[in-house]
Amino acid sequence: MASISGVCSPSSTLRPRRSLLSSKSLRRDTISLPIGPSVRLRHARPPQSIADLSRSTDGTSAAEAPVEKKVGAIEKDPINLWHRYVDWLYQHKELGLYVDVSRIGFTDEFFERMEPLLQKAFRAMQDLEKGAIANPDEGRMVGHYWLRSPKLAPNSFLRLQIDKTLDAICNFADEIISAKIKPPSSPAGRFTQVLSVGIGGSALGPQFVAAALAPDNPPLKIRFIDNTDPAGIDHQIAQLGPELASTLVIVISKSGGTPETRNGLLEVQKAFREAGLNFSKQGVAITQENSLLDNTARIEGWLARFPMFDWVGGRTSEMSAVGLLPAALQGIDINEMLVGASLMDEATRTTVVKNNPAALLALCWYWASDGVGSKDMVVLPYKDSLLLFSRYLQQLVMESLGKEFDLDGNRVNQGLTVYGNKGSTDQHAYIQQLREGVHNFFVTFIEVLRDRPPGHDWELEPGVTCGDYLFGMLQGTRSALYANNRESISVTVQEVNPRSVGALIALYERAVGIYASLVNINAYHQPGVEAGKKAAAEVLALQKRVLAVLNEASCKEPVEPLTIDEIADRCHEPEQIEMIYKIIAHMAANDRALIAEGSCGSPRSIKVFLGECNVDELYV
Ligand SMILES: O=P(O)(O)OC[C@H]1O[C@H](O)[C@H](O)[C@@H](O)[C@@H]1O
Repeated sequence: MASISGVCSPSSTLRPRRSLLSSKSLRRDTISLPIGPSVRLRHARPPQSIADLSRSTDGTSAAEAPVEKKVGAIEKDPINLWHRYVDWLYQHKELGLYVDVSRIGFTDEFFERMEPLLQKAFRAMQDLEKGAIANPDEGRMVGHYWLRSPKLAPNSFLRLQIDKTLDAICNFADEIISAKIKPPSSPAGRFTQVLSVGIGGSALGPQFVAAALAPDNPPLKIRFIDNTDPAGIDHQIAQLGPELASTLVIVISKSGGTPETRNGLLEVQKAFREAGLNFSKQGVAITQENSLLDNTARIEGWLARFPMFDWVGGRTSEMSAVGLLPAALQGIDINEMLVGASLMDEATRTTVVKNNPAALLALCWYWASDGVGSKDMVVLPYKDSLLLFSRYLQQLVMESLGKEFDLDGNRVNQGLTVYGNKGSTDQHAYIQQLREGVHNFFVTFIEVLRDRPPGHDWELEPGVTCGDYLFGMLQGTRSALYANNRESISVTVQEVNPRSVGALIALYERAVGIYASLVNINAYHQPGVEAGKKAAAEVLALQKRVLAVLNEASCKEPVEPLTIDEIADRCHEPEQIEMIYKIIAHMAANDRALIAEGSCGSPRSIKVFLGECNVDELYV
């Protein structure tokens, strides 16, 4: 039986070694770069209006300005570029992590102009880390940085909560892996699978980390239900087959009331009942204390419950129980993930912009997207195991930055679009457009220096390995894009391991926080998501009314088939007629005892009644 030692050690050992490199020695000599005279200064604040956007800083309007404003900023001389590369290269020696911003064409003037805004962002970040209400709309502290440095938590109660939870995660994972805790009726005599049920921030981190770090033969294999798609859920359960008996089901929801997650849980519980298994002996909840999920788990006597803290947002929860428990169960060294994140946190606290990799990223995002998200960020990891990084970043960046209003209540419609899969695979898909097509993006390359574990490499042609090809493809794409004025950032790590993954997560969490300050928005709420949820609930409420109306008409003697107009009328929802048609079409496609006569192609011709009426049925 695999032991957990080395995977997860007690929280008291979570003390990252001090960087060998002091912040002073991280400082590089400055080589000033010759930048073309035609360079224009960028806005040092996000433009508030289209008029503002269309005016360049020298007072000329967009119509007078050159269409391709950046051409002047793109340095093409190879020796100057090399100087720029050396001058701006950020290196974290202990983490073996580099950030290269040389292929983003920001100017010295822009840098100087951003400096005060960045200093303001650093101060905001310091306040946040000290426990300020950094999420004013929700009146919440923002404490994900404390998870990897509990000593920084603003009070001893929070510190204790973090330490206690980490210890509990380690002990539980240890007992599951070592089969001290067994499933009640599995021939395997131990848990072999994890089924994680959760969505958004309660899924994306664990999915990314599993893909990046799970060993080939983990102590427990993981699979995910992250949607309310019945076919997707059936597929996951079918894939488990008889192993359902040895599956640990972890239900993750900060709020404990997310409908998709609740549905996933109900579907899994049904599968357990049908297999004659006792769900409560195999169920684990990760949620806020006293949430609906927490109460359900407590009342039903589930195997274990772990807390989600009010001051940790879903999209920054990877280093909480949300990410750490699934990781530990797969034999991933969660202590190393925390150390990597903590080291990166330390590095990104410096107020020297050039030495702060998160500030450099935020600066580049601002430059490349004009501080208004005018260009998309394409994230291209050249490593299969990092495939899900862009999907993870999509939520972290877009849910944090995509906001209608700034902190002063001005309508700004901010954001930064993120997409990407992996290189070199994408080279055979959409890189064509990046190189030559619409110029609406900048790229972030994620480079991993170590191709494969030592001792496994071989030359598939004289002097060249398979990994050399991957390297060549990355460098070639970077050069080819740059030659066509397409800007890029490169983030390099030595290898994909728990420490570097922890560091990457921390790097982007901080970059998002800093960028949010630069553009003056609240990065820690998501008011827009509520609108979709509310509308979805209204659709389901309308469906119940439609059913009630149909039931009444179908109970008549003779049955009274109704047109869509009549149903809308009787629901007192004439304006919802299109939605009512969609509800009918969806139910008809799913054998819901509903008979629709007429042609689906001409909605007005349809007449609907229920195959069975139920005089006692209450749909509303
Ligand atoms: O963890 P939960 O409360 O179930 O929330 C899951 C997700 O739901 C929402 O839609 C939020 O926008 C996300 O930020 C969150 O991660």
